Amino acid sequence: MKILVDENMPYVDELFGELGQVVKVSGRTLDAATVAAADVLLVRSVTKVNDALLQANQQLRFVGSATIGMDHVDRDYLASRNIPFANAPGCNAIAVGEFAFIAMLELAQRYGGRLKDKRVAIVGAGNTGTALANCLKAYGVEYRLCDPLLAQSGDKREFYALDELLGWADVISLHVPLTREGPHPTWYLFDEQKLDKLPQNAWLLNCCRGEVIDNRALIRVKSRRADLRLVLDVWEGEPNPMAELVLLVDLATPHIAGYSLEGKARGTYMLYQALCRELGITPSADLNSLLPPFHLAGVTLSQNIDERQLLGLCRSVYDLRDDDWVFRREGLDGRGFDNMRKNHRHRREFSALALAHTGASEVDWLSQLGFTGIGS
Ligand SMILES: NC(=O)C1=CN([C@@H]2O[C@H](COP(=O)(O)OP(=O)(O)OC[C@H]3O[C@@H](n4cnc5c(N)ncnc54)[C@H](O)[C@@H]3O)[C@@H](O)[C@H]2O)C=CC1
Ligand SMILES: O=C(O)C(=O)[C@H](O)COP(=O)(O)O
Repeated sequence: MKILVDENMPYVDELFGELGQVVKVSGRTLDAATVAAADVLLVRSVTKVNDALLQANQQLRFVGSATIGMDHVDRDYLASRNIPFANAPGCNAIAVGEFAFIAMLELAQRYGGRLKDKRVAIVGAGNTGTALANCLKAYGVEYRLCDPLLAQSGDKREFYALDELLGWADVISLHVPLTREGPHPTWYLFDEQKLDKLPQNAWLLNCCRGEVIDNRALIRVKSRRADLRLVLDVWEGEPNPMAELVLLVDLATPHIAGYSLEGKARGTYMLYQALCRELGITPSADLNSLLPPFHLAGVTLSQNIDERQLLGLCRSVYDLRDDDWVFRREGLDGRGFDNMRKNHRHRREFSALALAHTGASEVDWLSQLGFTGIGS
């Protein structure tokens, strides 16, 4: 069985090697000729899976995307061909939540004040939005959720309308899928009119899809609103972000908010489980055995920590500033953007760092934030 796999997926040999011949390909340049003889196709977000890509293949048994987002997959077409499909819902949600949380701590450090004193609006309360909410709740930051679909679906959490939150929040973090249809489409959800409603000194973070914000409108609004602070991990026109916008952004990264080693490994593993189900095989590989030990054996806290010290602890797991620095110098063209993503030194999640405490008493919140060892 020929299994075609995006070269940016970790652990594919360990997980799929026993199921068939694993062939690694560039996801961004994958074409119909290359796919023609595949029995299984495993992609990431940079591959458009549609009729043009698959028309020459008549034996495809399974398509998987090791991502949460599915806007790059024509699922109606796959259904019309009776080709089973699986994505990896929630695989890198914790990574995205921690990325947004760290970015907020960085902005607070950079501009004074404390994240703890901010009011955060989370737009999209699914896996990634909830992961951020969990971080904010652990640290005691006030937040409110906007998710009209969940609000209508019987989710018992409290939800607010977006316009209401734009009059309440200091920070707005976007965690929605990119949709163009349905009752609440998210394509250009933040157009110029919405951007103009952002409160004074607001922080706007986008870790979901670039087109949820009209990037040209954002350039215009930011150019007249120096008070706004921006964190963008996703961009219109990827892998070619608007260089003019990057210059206006406080923290800029090349679509790597979900790039924890745990998150990418979970994505591959979830497709392995889905393919095993499709083939009627019992999965034999174990995900945790694939992950290497964290480079830090552990950290001992001798006293309770303040926000500056919390940021230092988070930076020991992932220093977002590194990716921002490299991105501004190497990531602004298509090749640089993709190279940064392909060669990204996988960061870990908070759970990789074990904390011990001697003098610290208020430590449970660090455990709730995701660090291990403390109080657990
Ligand atoms: N930057 C990165 O590396 C990553 C980006 N993503 C992106 O983030 C998106 C969200 O991921 P998850 O939270 O895991 O998806 P999810 O499907 O678990 O949650 C998305 C939530 O957005 C809500 N929603 C949809 N339209 C909305 C609207 N107009 N207003 C408010 N809420 C709305 C849905 O009801 C749902 O609860 C993904 O679809 C993907 O595009 C996901 C992982 C990594
Ligand atoms: O899971 C998603 O959705 C994402 O946005 C991933 O972070 C995309 O990563 P790649 O598939 O582009 O490597």
